[in-house]
Order: sequence, then structure tokens, then C-alpha cells
Amino acid sequence: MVAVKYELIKTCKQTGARLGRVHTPHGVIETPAFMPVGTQATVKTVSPEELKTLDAHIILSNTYHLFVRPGHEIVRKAGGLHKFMNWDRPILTDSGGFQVFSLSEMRKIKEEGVEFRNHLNGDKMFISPEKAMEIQNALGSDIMMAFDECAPYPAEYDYVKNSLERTTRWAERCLASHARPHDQALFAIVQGGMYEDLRRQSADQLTSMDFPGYAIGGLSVGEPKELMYNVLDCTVPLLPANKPRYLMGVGSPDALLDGSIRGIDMFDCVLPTRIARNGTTMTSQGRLVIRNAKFAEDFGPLDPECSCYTCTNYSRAYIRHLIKADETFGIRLTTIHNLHFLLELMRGVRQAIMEDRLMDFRNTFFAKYGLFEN
Ligand SMILES: Nc1nc2c(CCc3ccccc3)c3nc[nH]c3cc2c(=O)[nH]1
Ligand SMILES: [Zn+2]
Repeated sequence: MVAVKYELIKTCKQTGARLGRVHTPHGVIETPAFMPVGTQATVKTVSPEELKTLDAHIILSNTYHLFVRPGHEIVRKAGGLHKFMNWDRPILTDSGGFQVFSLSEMRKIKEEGVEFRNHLNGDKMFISPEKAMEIQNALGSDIMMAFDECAPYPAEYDYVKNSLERTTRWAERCLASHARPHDQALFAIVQGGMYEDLRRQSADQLTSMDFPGYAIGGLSVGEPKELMYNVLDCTVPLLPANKPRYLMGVGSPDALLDGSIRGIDMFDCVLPTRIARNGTTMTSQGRLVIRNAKFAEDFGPLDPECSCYTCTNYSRAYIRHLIKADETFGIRLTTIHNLHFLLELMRGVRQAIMEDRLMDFRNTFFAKYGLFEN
């Protein structure tokens, strides 16, 4: 049996969105899906039981972070990441290249791999495609990402072309050093920057190697949203319809909707957990910054339309007090709400695809969501 199998349930008649299921050794992921990020083997401040209550089907973690701390050998000795963090549902791990570039100083890219300094203690370290596979194998993630280079934005055409060709060679090396193809699926990552012909070159080279799933990388790196959508419009059709498509690093509510409409199945984003830590919440009327003085005596729920643990049991005034007092419980409450908000949004997307009304669902959401901003 292969590690990951995609089941296409139906395609929305109004849009290019698909309803599907990704079957993995640790369970099924209903798609389109939002995947919470747990970079250091925890979705910050939230327990696995709470994640199950929120009905998160899969969580993400990071090769780079677990390599530099505590070290992948410790996780391997613990019996793998599922055991280590007490999460028995699917786990996807990123391959580390992106994090090296966003976190560590003095990194050097070579054909062999990437040399960098451990961002915690300055030690010189090295990750190659083979090393990235060894680490993810030790972690035991259900879905591993190929070792790639996410080209910076903006970047020269020639740089992006050389970079995507190296990423393709690295993907071949990942495939060649894949120890457990029956338990762990290896997804390739399409690069090519914002150049349509380079996206096509990257997609054609990688789809010819027949991976069980494909990610679209090199986006959500500071480019304007419409540029991201242009890249999606030219890249998604090049990917096989019978495999999952994962848009890396994308998770704002509007992008989840417009990415789903363009046929993306899996999304990740640190946004819901990251903004929660400074008290910013996503509500049906848009972003609400709970620190704002106007909520000091507001004893209503964060979001009157939300049924999550936070909105059922606590008031804006109380959450504002906790965040102002830097109380961890306040961050737990905003994180639980934000995760519920995005997971609930994707449940709505899946229901709308089932009923062929995703464009209506999107337009209704957009009409309300911007209210708080202006
Ligand atoms: N390997 C890789 N990762 C990316 C991430 C991290 C996603 C991630 C996965 C798992 C855990 C955390 C983050 C990106 N985030 C924003 N844009 C991104 C682009 C890429 C990319 O091109 N390649
Ligand atoms: Zn809520």
C-alpha cells in the first residue's frame, strides 16, 4: 500500500475547487484543509486533545527546528514525532531549506546542500537532500517535503532558473534516498518564482518523476496577492488532478478561499497562532485587536457568530485583560479561537463545494470580513 492516496470526491461546478480526502497511515485529511503549524513539536499553547476538539486532521512541524533542537536522533529514540508529542493523526514536515533561509545567518547554497549557522548557538551546520530525508525519516512524518530552495522575491530570471533546476536535482536525490516509501509520502515542491515559463519547467520536471503529492512553493514571500494568484492560475493546471496540491505558507482567510477556488487542497500558515500571541483575532467581521481600549468593558463574546470554547465561555473584556496582563491563558484563548475560525472556514468551504456554491460562499464571506478593517 502506498503511504498517501488522494481520493477526489467531486469538483465544484461553480469553480475549480475540489472536495477530496488524503488517506495517510495516521488517518484521513478532508480537503480543502487548513493545517495548523506546530514548528517545535507543539501547536503553541494548544494540547493535542484541544486540537482534536477543534477537529484538526493534520498538523505541520519543521525539520530545521527539530534538527537544531532537540536533534532528530532524540525524536527517533522517543519513537518518532507522533509518540514524542502524543499526536496520533497525520503529521507533515517541511524539509528545512525554507527555514534555513528565514532563520539562520551566514548560509551558503552549494550543489551538495546548504551550509548555515545554527540560529541558537552559532554552530556551523549542513543540510543536504539526503540529510533532510534522514531527519524526516527519524521524525516519522506521514508527509515529507522534498529539500528545495525557495527563491527570494523579487529575483532575477536567471537566478530563479538555476535555482529551480537545482531544486529538481535535489528532488531526484530525495527520491533516491527515500527509505520508507510505504509509510512516508514524499511531496515535491514546484518552484520557478513569478515566471510562468519557469513554473512550467519546474512542474513538468517534477511531475515526470511521479510523486504522491505536489506543493507549490516560492509564494507567500512578500509578493502582491494578485501575483500569487497569477502563478497559481498557470501552475495548478500543470499538476495531476489525482494528487493533492499543497500551497505552502498560505493561510489568510481570503487566500484560503481564493486558493481553494483555484484547486488547492492543502494550506498551512503560522498566522492564526502567531497573531494570537499579540491578541489579534480573526472574526466573521474581520480582524479584531483585543488590546483596543474600546473592548475594556465589552462583556460580549469575541465573535458573536462563533461557537468555539473561547467565544462560549469568556468575554472580550476578560480576554483583553489577560492579554494586557501578559497572561498565557489569554494567548491560549485567542489561539483556540483563531484555529477554530480557520478550521470552521474550511468546513464551510467543503460544504459549499459539495453544494456547488463556493463562489457565493466566498462573496458572502468577503462582504462581511472586511467590516472591521475600515
Ligand atoms: N520548503 C518550502 N517551505 C516553504 C514555506 C514553509 C511552509 C511550512 C511548512 C511546514 C511548517 C511551517 C511552514 C513557506 N512559507 C511561506 N512561503 C513558503 C514557501 C516555501 C517553499 O517554497 N518551500
Ligand atoms: Zn471563537
